[in-house]
Amino acid sequence: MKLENIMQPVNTYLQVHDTLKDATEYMLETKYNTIPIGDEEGNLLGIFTRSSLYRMILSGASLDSEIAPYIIKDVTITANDITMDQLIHRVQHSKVGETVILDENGKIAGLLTKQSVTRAFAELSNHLRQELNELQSLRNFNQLSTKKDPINGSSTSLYTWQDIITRDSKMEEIIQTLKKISKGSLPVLLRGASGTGKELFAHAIHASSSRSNKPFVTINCAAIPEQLLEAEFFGYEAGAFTGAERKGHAGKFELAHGGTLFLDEIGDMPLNLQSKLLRAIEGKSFYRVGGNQLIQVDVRIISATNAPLEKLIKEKKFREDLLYRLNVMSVTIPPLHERKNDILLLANTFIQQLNDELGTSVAGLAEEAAGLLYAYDWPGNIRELKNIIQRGMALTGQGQITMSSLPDELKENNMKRTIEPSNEKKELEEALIETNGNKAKATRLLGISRSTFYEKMNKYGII
Ligand SMILES: Nc1ncnc2c1ncn2[C@@H]1O[C@H](COP(=O)(O)OP(=O)(O)OP(=O)(O)O)[C@@H](O)[C@H]1O
Repeated sequence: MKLENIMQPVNTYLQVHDTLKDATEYMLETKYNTIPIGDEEGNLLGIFTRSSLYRMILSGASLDSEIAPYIIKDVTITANDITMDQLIHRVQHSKVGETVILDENGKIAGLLTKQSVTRAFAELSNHLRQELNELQSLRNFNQLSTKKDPINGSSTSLYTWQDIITRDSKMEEIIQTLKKISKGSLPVLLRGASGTGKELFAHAIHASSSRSNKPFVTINCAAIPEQLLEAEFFGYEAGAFTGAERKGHAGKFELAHGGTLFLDEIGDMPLNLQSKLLRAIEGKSFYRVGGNQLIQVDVRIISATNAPLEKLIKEKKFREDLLYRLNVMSVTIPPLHERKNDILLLANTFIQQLNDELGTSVAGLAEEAAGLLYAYDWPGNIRELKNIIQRGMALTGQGQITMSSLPDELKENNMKRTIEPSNEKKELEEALIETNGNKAKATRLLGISRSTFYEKMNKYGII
């Protein structure tokens, strides 16, 4: 197992003069707990961790304050030739849970997260299980299996439909539709804002398909530099370009053979690669970079984007014929502010799930805190909600999360809160469902006065 296959590649990092705002955006976007800090040439100068972020926020630092004083300079770096035992030890004992990996030139290359190591082990056990199965069938039937899946370097799905928490009717409809088509091999395009759960859906579709015991391989088209993307997709032959491995390398398409290839952030794919991808999908075959042997594959494509593809097509940045290939089945996952009844359900589920991981014993949300979460617009969707709950839990430790453990932007948002007239009826009804019909609680949840609440109930004839 190679380190570069396990680590999460990092192509942006922060610099010492960056601010608390930059760090918050980085963490919300990447989901990592650690930000590498580098100089202009990409040499590692230190790290900035999620707990430093919380410390800055608690000390009342403004969003424009520089992160420099909170950078941890004494960081250990995992060398590229680490053994598996050393790797397990390093990840288990790392205080922040993530380790920076440098490339052979000593520049920041990626992060090793606990999640990526767990994934790699799941993949390894999948591989071993497959080998065992093959040995078993050899013994039973005394005949060689003629087809062997190239699962080295591929992964397996980590989530199923059960992991998707919702009680929103539109979400339930989407899940039912996707469950029906997940069995076959139709391509699926998942659309929706960042953090709405597109990746979770992709995993669940694969896990409930007939390909579930075959690889689930992800490519994030936005995270890989353009010049490396083609080799990442299609692999390369020995000596295809400077620095290429002597033996050549299989690409993600090949690794996903028999299974599913998940193309995340498809809107960021460069045009010339879009044409090659289209050809590979249509012909179910491709050539490695620098290769002349046609490689046949059977791969289901699931893609995801929050980009306005139709607009990109008009601007000639996305191929229309590729969109038709990808969106045979297309769903848009609604943002969290359109499914308000999921907010507290998700928040409480995260609290239960995260207590173990964080070593806390948080019992739930105090009523005013729940009101704040409910009223907020959640531009970062479920990812942002999960981060805020995590932060609130870390600050609370035990008992209920109160307003004081929630970030200021939620409170500021609440002060400005007025209900949009077009949403009024829906919001009233949803708040009543959320509170099991308790009008006093619903009033507090909506953050409006009692008289306004009753006035609006009358207006819409809600009893
Ligand atoms: N319905 C849900 N139930 C439980 N967890 C969820 C749900 N939706 C999203 N999450 C969690 O929220 C986080 C963000 O989800 P995910 O990465 O799937 O979003 P995304 O739409 O793919 O985001 P991006 O477009 O930024 O890649 C993940 O931790 C995921 O597990």
